[in-house]
Amino acid sequence: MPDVQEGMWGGNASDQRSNVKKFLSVVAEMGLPGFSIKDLEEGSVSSVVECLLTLKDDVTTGSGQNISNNVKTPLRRRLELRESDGPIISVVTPGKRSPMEERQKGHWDLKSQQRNNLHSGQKVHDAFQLKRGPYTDLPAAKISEMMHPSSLDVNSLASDHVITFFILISAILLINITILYQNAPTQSLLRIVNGILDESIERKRGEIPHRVVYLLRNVVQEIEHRIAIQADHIRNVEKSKIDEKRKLDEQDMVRLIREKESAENTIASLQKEIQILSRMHEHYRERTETEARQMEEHLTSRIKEAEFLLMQSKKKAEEIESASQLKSQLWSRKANIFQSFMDNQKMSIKDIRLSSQSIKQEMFTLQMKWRDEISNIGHDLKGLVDAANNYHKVLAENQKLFNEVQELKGNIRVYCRVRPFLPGQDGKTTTVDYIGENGEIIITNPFKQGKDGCRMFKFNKVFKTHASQAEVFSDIQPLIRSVLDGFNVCIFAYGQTGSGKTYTMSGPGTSKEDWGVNYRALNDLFDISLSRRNAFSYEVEVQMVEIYNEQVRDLLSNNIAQKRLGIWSTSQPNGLVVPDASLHPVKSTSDVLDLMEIGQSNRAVGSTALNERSSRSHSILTVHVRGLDLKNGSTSRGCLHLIDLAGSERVERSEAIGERLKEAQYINKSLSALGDVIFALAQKNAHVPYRNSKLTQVLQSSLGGQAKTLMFVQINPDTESFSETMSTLKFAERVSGVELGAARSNKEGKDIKELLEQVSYLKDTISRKDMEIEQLLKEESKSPSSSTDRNDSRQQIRRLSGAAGSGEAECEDNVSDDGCSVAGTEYSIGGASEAAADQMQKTPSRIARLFLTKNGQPANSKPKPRESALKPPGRTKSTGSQVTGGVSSLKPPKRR
Ligand SMILES: Nc1ncnc2c1ncn2[C@@H]1O[C@H](COP(=O)(O)OP(=O)(O)OP(=O)(O)O)[C@@H](O)[C@H]1O
Repeated sequence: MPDVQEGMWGGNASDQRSNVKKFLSVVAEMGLPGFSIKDLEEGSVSSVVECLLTLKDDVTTGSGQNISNNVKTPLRRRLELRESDGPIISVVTPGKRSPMEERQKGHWDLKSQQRNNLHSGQKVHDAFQLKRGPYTDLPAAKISEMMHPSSLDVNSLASDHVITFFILISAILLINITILYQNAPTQSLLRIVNGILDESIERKRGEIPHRVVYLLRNVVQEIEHRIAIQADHIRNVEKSKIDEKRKLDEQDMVRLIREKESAENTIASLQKEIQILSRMHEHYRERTETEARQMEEHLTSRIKEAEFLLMQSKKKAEEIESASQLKSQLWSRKANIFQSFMDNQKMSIKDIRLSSQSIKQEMFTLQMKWRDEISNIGHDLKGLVDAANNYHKVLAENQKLFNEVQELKGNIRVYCRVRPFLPGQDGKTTTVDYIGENGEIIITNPFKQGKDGCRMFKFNKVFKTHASQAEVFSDIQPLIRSVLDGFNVCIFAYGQTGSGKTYTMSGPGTSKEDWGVNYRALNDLFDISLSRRNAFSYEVEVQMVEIYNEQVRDLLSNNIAQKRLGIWSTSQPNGLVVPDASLHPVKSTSDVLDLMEIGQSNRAVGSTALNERSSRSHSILTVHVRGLDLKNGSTSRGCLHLIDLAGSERVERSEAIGERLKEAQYINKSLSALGDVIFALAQKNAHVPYRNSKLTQVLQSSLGGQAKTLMFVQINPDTESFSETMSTLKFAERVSGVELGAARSNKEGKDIKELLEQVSYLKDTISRKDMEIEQLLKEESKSPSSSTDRNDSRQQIRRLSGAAGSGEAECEDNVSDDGCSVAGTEYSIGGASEAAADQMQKTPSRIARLFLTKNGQPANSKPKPRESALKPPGRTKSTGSQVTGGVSSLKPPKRR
């Protein structure tokens, strides 16, 4: 309580503290009981009061005034006590008494003389004597009563200083008491002090210096003032403490209520958990008991089983033991027999050794003979290889020349392309059994086993599934170029829905690798015209129409819905079959790309069960090229038709109904009209039914005229499409047999005679080359040979040359191991490479097996006469696929 102490000491606390210290030292010098400053600060007044009373007694007796001899001061009493305990002298030597003791002694002597004098102040003295004990326990009222001025004998006060001091000490004591008992009546206490002061002043009137009185009054006033402040302060502090305590109590109450609630909740949840846990425990216990019971039963049964097995195994062991004994007896018997057998064998081995020596001798002589023979065969083989090399060269040229002859004859070229399985169709089986290098393709019927299950077709070229767009185009590139030379060229794609017609003609995307025939052809036209710009000037114009439900529509017109276009039965002088269709001049490939994009977007498409985006119309892109020879001023006019036909599938397979059914019917009608036209052309009929459909009308100049025509026959390898594939290939086979007549260039000033001369020249060359091959074969047959291999090689060459020469090689019905046959089908392997022939020899594929008899010999080992090859190229009946074999000269003739 530093503030309380500050209040207690008031003013300059250190001065006051030093005064008290001085007082205490004086008291100590006087040999009186003192007190500590701490006692004052802590409010422990008992020691202070005792000190003061002792001092008062001492002073009173010392002054000798009105002191009764009977009154015993504490000092006196103490001395008396000492005396009663024994004479002081016995404790302290008389000569050696300290000044203090001397003084005390003097005091005691004096006191003893006055011992019996009674004084009026005895009352107060006794009162204090009685109450000297625990003052702290006294109530403030009692103290005040005791210290009332009426009950105090102020006459006994000896000196002014002592009185002053006593008053001061009393004041301090009172303050302390007041602080200690905060409810003490402060005013009455002060009145006590003031009373004491007044009385002292009255009695000592004129003796107490006025300034002391003044000082004392000030001190008392100051104390009064401070006590009042202190009391207020204490009251406030107490009040705030009480408020604070109340608040804290309230908070504690709220907190305790909350804690109680949460504890109750926790108890409730814990009770729930305990219930759940006890239920779980119960359940677990029950389950464990059941499991234990089951386990026990199981183990009991297993023990029984084990016991049973043990019994059985014991029995078996016994049986085995007896059996092994029997066997060992048997084995010992056998060992004896074997020993005798071994002896016999040794004897016979000796004989064999003798005979093997003689055989070795014979073998050696035979080996010598064979070595001679093999060296002879080597020589023969070398000759054969040379002959075969020459033969293949001749065959390649033969093929080339044959193509030229075909071109001159005007046969429609047929290229077959097999679509790969699309993503997600990996597990499907294919109908395509074999694709040859020279245009052969064998289709297997998935529903028929044996020889009737295979069918072979032969076209100008068959592209395998992985053939790229560029690869496909490279084969038709020369055809495109001839457009710039004034020829009419027609390329069309035929096949069932989803077989890849649009893929081949337009391509799957706009990137350069994806470009189909259309883009590549036009790109090529521009490239060539650019390279010829010094000699020729070309103008290229494009038309794009579609035939939808037997109506011709312009795909490049702004308003295709309204305009229905007519077809001119005979081509216009400018080569336009559909003159009303818009004609767009183009200068670069990008112009063409833009136009085609418009055309493709205008094309009628729909989804069928077979293709999500099926072309429901025939699209015809026509490129008109006009060339001007800058040297001689002659002009040429070429026309390129690029046709993407609509799908040729059966109506029921495409599950078409409503509008789709109508479209499919129109498509099928126009395609069958195309078939009729082709059939009539192949038969060289006088009447060709061009007018049966719009498609045939548009294609009239390309099919019947002197155009170069190429058909892409597209097939889907899926077994589900087998019947469509077969009908498509049969149609293509008929198309390949059609001769359109020699293509003619639309050039002014050129004579057909020149071309006919070329044909007769080529025929001569073919005859000459055939004779050369014949000669080679004769030479080869004369060469000596004894081994079977040589025979086989010769027969193979004969067979190859026979097939190539005759252009046909029939497969015997009963030849192949798996019964595969192409009965009634003519086919050719003309132009087969040496590698292919080797391959066929090593691992006979189905096509190779077609040429082998049952005993592995070639089916057609005898060379066929070459008449067919020497025959002037004429019409081939469409009883089978077109023969592409032929013999050519080593030096290809120039066409013009
Ligand atoms: N050679 C190929 N390589 C990869 N995918 C091909 C090939 N040919 C066709 N396809 C794919 O097969 C699907 C069908 O092809 P496309 O649309 O060209 O057939 P279509 O014969 O034009 O059909 P439609 O007659 O219905 O128009 C397409 O997804 C196409 O990308």
